[in-house]
Amino acid sequence: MTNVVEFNHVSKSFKDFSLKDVTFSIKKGYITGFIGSNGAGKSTTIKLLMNLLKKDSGDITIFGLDQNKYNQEIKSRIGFVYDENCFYDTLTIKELRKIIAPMYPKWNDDLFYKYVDQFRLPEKQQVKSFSKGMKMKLAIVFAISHDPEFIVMDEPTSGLDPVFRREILEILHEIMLDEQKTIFFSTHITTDLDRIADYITYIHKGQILFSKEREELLAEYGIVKGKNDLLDRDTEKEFVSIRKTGVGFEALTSNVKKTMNLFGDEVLIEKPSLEDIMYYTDKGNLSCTH
Ligand SMILES: Nc1ncnc2c1ncn2[C@@H]1O[C@H](COP(=O)(O)OP(=O)(O)OP(=O)(O)O)[C@@H](O)[C@H]1O
Repeated sequence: MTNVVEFNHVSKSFKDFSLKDVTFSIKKGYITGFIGSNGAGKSTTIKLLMNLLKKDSGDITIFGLDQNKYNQEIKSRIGFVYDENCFYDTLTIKELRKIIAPMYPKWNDDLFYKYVDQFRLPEKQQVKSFSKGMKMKLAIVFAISHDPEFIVMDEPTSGLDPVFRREILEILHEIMLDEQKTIFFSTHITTDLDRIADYITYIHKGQILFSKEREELLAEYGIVKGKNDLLDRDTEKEFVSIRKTGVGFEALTSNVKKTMNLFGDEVLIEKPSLEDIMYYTDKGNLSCTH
């Protein structure tokens, strides 16, 4: 399987935060969701990927090309949407198109007007009158109308209502019908990922905890419920983290098979949601594994 992106031992330090030895890849032809709590390092990773920020060490290759040597070529093959997208908002869509389209050799007007239509965006209205959701749709339309092979988005669905979010996910799904395309996007809305993500990359305090196929992840992890007297110093180590209540405990295991062997019928094991995995992993203090 080809990788569109490879991060190899990438580090970046700010005064109060570091991305540490970040190693992961993004598979061609799939949607990868990038999750992690506030301040975990998602935007920083995306800025490094887009070469908007200089790494301290490590390598990043995109389309198999060195990020610095082939910066221009790489950028022309990526559609990028980020949360601070700013347009000259006194302009209309038509006027913006006149400025943006010539920047891309592979600009596709048919595609552009198809998406403008599909998202029901008014062409003759100043962008400053658009709602937040309409502005995000417009950013996506501009990012995908030069037919990029790889689409990178920093929280494209944040702050949008379920109807807007669903429409955006549908467009992403439609784009993925072309098996040569790849999408990487960060989000806090794990239910969006339940809908469309093939792979999940999880960052926690500047470290990648895992980058895995979603199905594989959901098969390996489990929510375990049992009586508190099953817990002692040794058995507690088996869990990512544990929540104890008056009636028993609920915990996350990252190895369902091992937990079943250990506790047998004494516990109940349920399928976790991505949100469960995020919640318990953030709560616990897992060491870094790739
Ligand atoms: N230019 C910078 N200078 C100093 N610190 C920075 C800079 N950019 C980011 N940081 C810090 O790095 C940490 C990670 O920020 P980042 O924006 O990557 O997190 P995030 O996972 O995208 O968070 P959120 O989900 O809240 O958007 C934060 O503590 C932030 O304050």
